[in-house]
Amino acid sequence: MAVRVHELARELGVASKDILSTLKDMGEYVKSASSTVEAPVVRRLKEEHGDALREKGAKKGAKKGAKKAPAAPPAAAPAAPTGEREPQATSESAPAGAGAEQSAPAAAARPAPQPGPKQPGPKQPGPKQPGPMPGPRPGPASTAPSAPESGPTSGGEESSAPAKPGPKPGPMPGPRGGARPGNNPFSSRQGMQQDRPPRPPAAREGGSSGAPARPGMPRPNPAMMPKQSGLSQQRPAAGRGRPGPGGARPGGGGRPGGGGGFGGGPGGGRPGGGFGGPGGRPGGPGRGGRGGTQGAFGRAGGPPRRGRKSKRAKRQEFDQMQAPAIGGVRVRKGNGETVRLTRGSSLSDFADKIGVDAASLVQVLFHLGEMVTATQSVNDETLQLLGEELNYEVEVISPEDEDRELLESFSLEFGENEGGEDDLIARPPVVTVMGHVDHGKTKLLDALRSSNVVDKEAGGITQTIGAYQVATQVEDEERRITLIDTPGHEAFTAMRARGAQATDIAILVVAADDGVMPQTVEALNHAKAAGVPIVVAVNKIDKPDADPTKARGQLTEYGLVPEEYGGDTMFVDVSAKAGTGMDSLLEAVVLTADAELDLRANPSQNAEGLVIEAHLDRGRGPVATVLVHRGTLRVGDSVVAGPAFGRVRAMLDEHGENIEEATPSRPALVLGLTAVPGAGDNFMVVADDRLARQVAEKREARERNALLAKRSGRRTLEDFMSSLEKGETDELLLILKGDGSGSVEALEDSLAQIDVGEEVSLRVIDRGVGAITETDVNLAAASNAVIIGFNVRPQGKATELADREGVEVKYYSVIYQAIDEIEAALKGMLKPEFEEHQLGTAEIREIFRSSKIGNIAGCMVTSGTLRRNAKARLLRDGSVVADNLDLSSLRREKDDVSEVREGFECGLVLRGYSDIKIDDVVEMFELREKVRS
Ligand SMILES: Nc1nc2c(ncn2[C@@H]2O[C@H](COP(=O)(O)OP(=O)(O)OP(=O)(O)O)[C@@H](O)[C@H]2O)c(=O)[nH]1
Repeated sequence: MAVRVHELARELGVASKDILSTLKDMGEYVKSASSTVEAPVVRRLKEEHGDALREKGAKKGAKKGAKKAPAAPPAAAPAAPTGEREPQATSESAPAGAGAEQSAPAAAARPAPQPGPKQPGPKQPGPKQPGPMPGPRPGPASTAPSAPESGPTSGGEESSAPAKPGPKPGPMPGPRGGARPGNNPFSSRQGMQQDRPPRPPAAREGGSSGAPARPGMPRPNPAMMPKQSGLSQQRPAAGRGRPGPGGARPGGGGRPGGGGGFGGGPGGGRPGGGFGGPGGRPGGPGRGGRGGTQGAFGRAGGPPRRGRKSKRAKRQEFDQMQAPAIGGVRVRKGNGETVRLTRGSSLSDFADKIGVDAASLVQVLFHLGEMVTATQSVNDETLQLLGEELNYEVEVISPEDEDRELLESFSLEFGENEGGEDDLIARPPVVTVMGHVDHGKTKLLDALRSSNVVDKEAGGITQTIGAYQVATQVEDEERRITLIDTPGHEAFTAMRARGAQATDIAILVVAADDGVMPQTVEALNHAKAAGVPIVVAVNKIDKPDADPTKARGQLTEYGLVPEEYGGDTMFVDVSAKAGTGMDSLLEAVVLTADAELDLRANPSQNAEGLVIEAHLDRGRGPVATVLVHRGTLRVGDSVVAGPAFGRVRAMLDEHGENIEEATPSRPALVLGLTAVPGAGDNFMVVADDRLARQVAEKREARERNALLAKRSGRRTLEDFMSSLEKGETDELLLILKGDGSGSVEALEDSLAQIDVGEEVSLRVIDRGVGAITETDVNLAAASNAVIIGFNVRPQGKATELADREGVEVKYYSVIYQAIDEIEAALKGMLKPEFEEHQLGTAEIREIFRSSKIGNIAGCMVTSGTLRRNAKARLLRDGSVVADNLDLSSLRREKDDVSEVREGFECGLVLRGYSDIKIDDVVEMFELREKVRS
């Protein structure tokens, strides 16, 4: 059975570090005192180094004892010395319980150095621990008063002393014996513990009193203990101890008690204290120490453990005491209070609002049949459901509502036409082209642009501003249509996600040769979800294998029934390549708009609308393409667009010409903003620049707060530390910079969809439009993030700074490439998984003994290849006798070689392992990293 290093150390009477270094010398890789050591290794260690270690332990003990001897009497020396071992003591102490006492005698009898035998004792006692204190010791109750006091005080003070006795076998038994007979069981017990520097006794006592360990612990602890073990062990001890200490405390409070204790059980007490040090450290001293310490600080006797809890933890504990259980989870219910949550909130956000632990909400939801993580955004229904279950009225506030409230605070309104019916005039429909990849969306937009007669006369469309208008004749009337120049449903969806709907009608492109494909369906669903009517463009009808009928049939299955089949969806056959069918398509759009939508707006009010694209232009500063929804935008207007504001300095249309005003559905490139707004942000004209600034500042503050809340809410420092400790999570932080807000959003959206499991995650800590600046690099350096530049370059000295700071900046111009690489990087962050790969085996035919380099195995390679740098294991009669060995030498004849192949003889030496026999088999293997799929 495997044992832990510290157990082994205790058994051999040495410090864990001695065991660790011996194991290291033996070529075993063991990390810490709490690591386990396999049985064969233990056997080997004992066989090969057991005596030496015991001797060492004995010497050390003696030295310590000698050193401490003088200090012992003063009793003041306290915890310090003990500290070292306390960790172990505590851990072991827990189990020790009653066993300690039993073992004590035995221990005493034996020479101190070999506490080993007792180990078993402590472990077995474990179960008894709880009992031992109150139960076994009849005396406790009565003795308690005095005992505790003496215990604590003396313990604390004497803790150092104990160490001395410990090492010296002689004294221990002797005094102890005397002590025991002493007075009451309690004191005798102490005596034992003290005798027994070895943990067992102490442990037990510690266990019973628990407190003792604590006192000592807190101080010495931090520095010397392996946190975890220390803490965890302490706690249990403390818990148990409580009952005892409680009683003791009173006494403890009376420090004098301690004195009394001393006096009372001079011999016993003292020694006890002394033990406390060594053996006592585990239990005895701890306890005593604790009591003493508390007394010293005048703390009433609350369980020490409490002190470690944060207020929040205590509060939660209290709350949960009165919390009803839902599916076994205790969560405090509300009284029908209203909880306002922003759309897309996580359980963590909800938990913060109602002051409970997010993890319990996760569990409640789990019992309600939904599995989500604490930080994942959940939909409105889930938030409502959870609210109902916990008796809260959940009010989900959409970002639009939030913004509306913000505007209301300035007496502004967005989204409504002013005036009555008479003030409204028809406006052109705004159209987005969607469809499966390669079905011709871009080509179609090009074709529509160039087929437009009106624009041709005006010199054609020369600028890509994100949208353009075309005109067509419908029933002898010129009708205009606004086309959003970003094909695909990603941009459309990204905008919708921000609560913005720029599109009135969707043109769904389906290639006649390909028919309905996955993204056709996706696009169709997005449009339907947004309540946007669809016109189907059956494209590529010029192709020989085009089958427009098939596309119609397929789409019918998705609820798009062609008019000619009695449905209400218009299908138009087109060839974007040949430019045919464009007019029909535009006509179909106009007719659909007329039939299904009421597209009217008041042109005479202050303009408002949406930003559909924005970027930072070198010469012109922030430029934003806006789509006017209602009102008329004019040069000189004060506008606020998302968190940006300014005064319209100039406006350009898609022909690159200056325009003075933009009417409803008119896209216009606006210059004069102070910052780059985001795609999907709304814009509106306000009375003056000051108001514009105020609104923008409020929005910016709100966004910042939301971001901060998200950042901090997602993960507490504690969570972070603990997951780091466990090596559980890794996060790739990114800063995205792009040439336009649309591309940055599209990139961020796509990145959000990368999923390589829970082990690693990705977080965009900042995003923006424009060149990569020194500020970006500084932020990346401070947060250890990687900068992704999409169609942008560094500005000024950003590259130099990045080099200097070691910040990685990656440039991309193709979105998929960026995503692929980032995904690969994330996969790279996953901890490598290794699998064993067998290299070869060899039989030991002869053994040459060398005093210098150990036993050399003369081998014959019977299969595969032996490699000098690979790992080896030794098999005897089919069983592994030693594993994970290294070769310290591999030779053919007299030459050192790096490998030897099957059928050849060789000589090898296993590092740190000489127990080889003829006919043993050496098997060599290497660990190879598994490729993740
Ligand atoms: N024969 C023929 N080829 C076309 C037609 N329309 C587009 N194509 C071709 O189809 C290919 C894809 O066209 P795109 O316009 O890039 O398609 P897309 O849907 O925008 O593709 P993504 O931007 O990758 O989603 C190009 O090679 C076009 O030349 C058409 O009407 N007839």
